[in-house]
Amino acid sequence: MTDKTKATGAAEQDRVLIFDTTLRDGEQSPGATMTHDEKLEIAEMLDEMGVDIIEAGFPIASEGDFEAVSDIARQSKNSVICGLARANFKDIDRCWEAVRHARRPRIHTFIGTSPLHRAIPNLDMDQMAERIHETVTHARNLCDNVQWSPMDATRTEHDYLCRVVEIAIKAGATTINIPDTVGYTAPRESAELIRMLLERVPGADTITFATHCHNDLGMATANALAAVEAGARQIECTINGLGERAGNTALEEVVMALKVRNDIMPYRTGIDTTRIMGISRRVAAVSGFPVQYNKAIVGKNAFAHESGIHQDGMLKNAQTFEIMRPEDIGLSATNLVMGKHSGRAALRAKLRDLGYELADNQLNDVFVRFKALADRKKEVYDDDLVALMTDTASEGAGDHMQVKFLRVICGTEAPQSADLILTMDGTDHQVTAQGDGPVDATFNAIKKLFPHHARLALYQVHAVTEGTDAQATVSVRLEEDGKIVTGQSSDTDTVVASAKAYVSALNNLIVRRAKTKPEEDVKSAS
Ligand SMILES: CC(=O)SCCNC(=O)CCNC(=O)[C@H](O)C(C)(C)COP(=O)(O)OP(=O)(O)OC[C@H]1O[C@@H](n2cnc3c(N)ncnc32)[C@H](O)[C@@H]1OP(=O)(O)O
Ligand SMILES: CC(C)C(=O)C(=O)O
Ligand SMILES: [Mg+2]
Repeated sequence: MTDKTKATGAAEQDRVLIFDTTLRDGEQSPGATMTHDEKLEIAEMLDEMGVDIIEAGFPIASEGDFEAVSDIARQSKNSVICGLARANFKDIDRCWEAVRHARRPRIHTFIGTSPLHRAIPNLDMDQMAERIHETVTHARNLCDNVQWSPMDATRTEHDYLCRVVEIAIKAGATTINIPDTVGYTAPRESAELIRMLLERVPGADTITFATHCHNDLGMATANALAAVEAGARQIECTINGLGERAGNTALEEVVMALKVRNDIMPYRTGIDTTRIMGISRRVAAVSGFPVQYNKAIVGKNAFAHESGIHQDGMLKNAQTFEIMRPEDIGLSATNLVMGKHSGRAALRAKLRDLGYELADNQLNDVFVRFKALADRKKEVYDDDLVALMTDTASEGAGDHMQVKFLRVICGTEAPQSADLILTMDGTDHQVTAQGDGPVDATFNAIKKLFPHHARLALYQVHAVTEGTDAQATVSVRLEEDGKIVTGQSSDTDTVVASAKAYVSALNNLIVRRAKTKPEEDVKSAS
């Protein structure tokens, strides 16, 4: 065993563990809050795609986070389920309470070790070392899988970093994560830091080193890969690079880099890369953070070729301008053009390519919606179908309200007005309302029929495809008593999509109220 490979403590020295923190660090992006059900759904997708460790949340942060981590732990099949905890017994106990339901639980505890971060809890070097010893020991007494992180490791004095890492290992940490908390390091330095720890810290060969990078200078992927080359065997990352400020290392980037350049980076992950596109789309939808067009691997343009020389090359040999196959990340392998003349067989094949496996009755339902959309649009693109599937998933059979009719008068003359019919528990209710713009008028109409105090925390529109007949996908997020619910809908009419998204969020709010106040009449609580 070489010095370089000692760090994994694993039987297979070329295996790199993928630790996904979309649900913890990713969710820390301002505005990226996900609902309980969305977190469970994303966790299931992560588990199924072969993520080794899922950081499901920060259990002490809120009741909602605690419940999400507990439920993800309960539903987990293969992945290790991890929760975050500060360096105190209360956080660690709460974390254990949540993760202990998992088949394979992990406690992740951390404290800032750089001079700037040591000043926050006002601990000197010795006091902090003692705190690390006590808290890691406590965590290890609860759980045999403990990860410890010296936050802001890349700005911590090397001698002190070696000292505290050694303490954490002696106290029983099984993974030592080296975070570049503020995205400050560069690839060579990232590698040297791991190499330095491997060489200097007694016991370093008995644990796994992890790398956790942020993208403030656009180097998160490069820094993570450099750390792996130096001996780290766990990469911490998020889907679409979601995360604090400029984000975290993107899972799809490191995984595909290791796959495509295995000749110079001979390391393996356990990820089924064909699931990348599906989860990328879903995380973008539930977080409300669309993926930029030119994003590596999962951007809309990542496999698009418009210029003549590129198109010519692609037609002669795709490898001229593509270093990976679209199918490898789960992009459509078939070239079926979908439109009003397409049938069920083509729709089923197309949806299968997009990651949706449908039973016959589901296919029939989606087919009706697809035809309705195709009547309004010349061509139905992959993204239109994904939007359609997202709509179908967000509409429940037991929904309290549905939009039946909407007509909006808008233009240069204010105020704008909306005529609306909502079907509420089977009965139609009609109302007219005015507002500052068509969407405001529509939302006011909905509010007249279903008065409530939930705060509109997010209203976001994006065009699914190009062209003036493009569908708009609208996301609405409502907040009531600290609980968050979302709604989403797509339509070629932006105002109709907005109305449906708002109503969908309200339907979810009613369900949420019923869960938290089972004894009350949830309608009169509005
Ligand atoms: C780099 C990272 O990603 S770290 C993770 C960051 N994520 C989050 O903060 C999201 C979740 N956080 C929260 O919900 C809240 O901050 C809570 C519930 C954890 C704490 O809330 P509050 O008790 O109100 O504390 P507040 O957020 O104002 O301040 C943080 C406190 O934690 C302390 N603290 C911060 N990190 C640590 C740590 N690793 N170990 C021990 N204490 C810590 C701070 O010193 C401060 O305590 P003080 O007020 O006694 O000085
Ligand atoms: C909690 C730690 C690992 C973190 O997210 C960071 O330092 O960026
Ligand atoms: Mg982080």
